[in-house]
Amino acid sequence: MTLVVNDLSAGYGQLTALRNISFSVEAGEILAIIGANGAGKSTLLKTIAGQLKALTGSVVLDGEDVTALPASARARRGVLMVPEGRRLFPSLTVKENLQLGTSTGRKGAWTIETVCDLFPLVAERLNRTAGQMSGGEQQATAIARALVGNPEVMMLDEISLGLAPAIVVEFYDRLGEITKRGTAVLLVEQDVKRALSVADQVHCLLEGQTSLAGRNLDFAEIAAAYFGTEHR
Ligand SMILES: Nc1ncnc2c1ncn2[C@@H]1O[C@H](COP(=O)(O)OP(=O)(O)OP(=O)(O)O)[C@@H](O)[C@H]1O
Repeated sequence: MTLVVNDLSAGYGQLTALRNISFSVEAGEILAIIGANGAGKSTLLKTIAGQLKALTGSVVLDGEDVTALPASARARRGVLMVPEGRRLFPSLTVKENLQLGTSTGRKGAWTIETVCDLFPLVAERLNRTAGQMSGGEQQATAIARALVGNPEVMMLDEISLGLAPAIVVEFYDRLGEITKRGTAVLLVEQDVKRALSVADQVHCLLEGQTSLAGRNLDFAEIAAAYFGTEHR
């Protein structure tokens, strides 16, 4: 599997929030997308997922140009997002939320049973109403809901936000289990050091544009790209 993003731009009304972004990711890789508030990270994920229309450029999955496809058709091809704020159905149980995740119709390693092995937090609460759970339990459920769709590309938008550090460490520990089955992960994370600890490649955004991208970058370089300052 290869995901190629080529010259992608997107925005909201008059505002172009993302300009001319290009990268490619292979199966099992983690790409960290880094940038300050408002840099365009969520906009990039939403455009890849098909929730926002591309103004220029393309999203190509395994040689197929999916740019014109709606989000539902991209999900059936394995492009799945864990959105910021989780967006679970609060009045449904955890199990019902997971069942909705299987609606991609994609078969693979991940089932309700295997995601429960990965996240004991979820396993113990299958019959709880999602809205009654803690932030960490909800986030685990949101990740599990994407996983049961057996993604080729899983996009995680700030999964650490507002969670206890111990829970965040647990999520990051699980990423290896996910990528080793071939899923590529696009990771938006405010904690740059944490993102770098797992990333194979990094893409820094500054005001909607690429300020730095590549592999094996050093932290000082990335910090400069993040803040838009000169790197010496
Ligand atoms: N629904 C929207 N309508 C109008 N403008 C929006 C909308 N969502 C985001 N924007 C604007 O687009 C730009 C990029 O926002 P985006 O949410 O992609 O940034 P981000 O890097 O994900 O930041 P954050 O860390 O704050 O989520 C910002 O200027 C933001 O104000």
